[in-house]
Amino acid sequence: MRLSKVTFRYRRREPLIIRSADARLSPGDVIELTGVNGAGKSTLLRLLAGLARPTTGTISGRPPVVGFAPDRFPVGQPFTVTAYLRHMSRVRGGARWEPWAERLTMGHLLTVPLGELSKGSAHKVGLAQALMADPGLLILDEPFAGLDADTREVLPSIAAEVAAGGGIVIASDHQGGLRALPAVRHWSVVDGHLKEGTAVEPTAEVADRAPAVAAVPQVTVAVTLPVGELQPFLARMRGEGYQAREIEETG
Ligand SMILES: Nc1ncnc2c1ncn2[C@@H]1O[C@H](COP(=O)(O)OP(=O)(O)OP(=O)(O)O)[C@@H](O)[C@H]1O
Repeated sequence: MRLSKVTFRYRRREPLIIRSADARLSPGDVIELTGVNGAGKSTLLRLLAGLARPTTGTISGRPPVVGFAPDRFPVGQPFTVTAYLRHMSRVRGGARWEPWAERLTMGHLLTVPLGELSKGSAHKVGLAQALMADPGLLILDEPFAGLDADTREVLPSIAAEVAAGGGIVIASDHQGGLRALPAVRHWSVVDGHLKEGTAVEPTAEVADRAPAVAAVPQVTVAVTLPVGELQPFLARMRGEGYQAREIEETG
């Protein structure tokens, strides 16, 4: 996927919000997007998702299936959570939402009308609808905001799995929630310009949670599993902060 000389303004004669964005995204990329409030992160994510069109410039090579979890999930719809997810499943050609509801610990929310959800719970519904279609491009706008601890912990593994399956993941995030993942790219929007920085060091909080970097004795274990499960397994382990690599293929 490629962004070439992308600019964007909301209305004619208003200033450009995105003044220049050039970038390439490859399958398996995980990108953390930062910038001060109002810098244009959500705007850039909506452009990437195809929900807004560049004023000038082009975005090409977008994967056919896009999952977009907005920062504010629109709750003003007359559905319960289950009815909404079933509806989205039909729109997505019968995608399975139930495993995501379980993984995001949404069991207690299923009969609740969307309009009565708390902010964090509504956010989970937004994540479930973004994930259910097995997206080739997963876009998460402030995904950690308002989430409970269990879901915060599981989200990096989910992002790593999508990337290991060849998807692109991009998340605006001030909290460094994805920084424990290997090879996270870091983008920022500064004065309307998209800049790419080098990999960011894990924050102290993330480093504390990563067992592999703790100054304690380490142990290496062997795990044998079907070849086809290797990449998701490695991604899950790395997502949880462990060092994990393939040693040999047998049989
Ligand atoms: N629908 C809109 N119409 C006009 N201007 C808008 C619209 N949405 C956002 N803007 C403006 O575009 C600029 C960038 O907003 P955007 O929401 O993309 O920033 P952000 O970096 O995501 O901010 P935050 O960190 O606060 O979420 C802001 O000046 C905002 O006021």
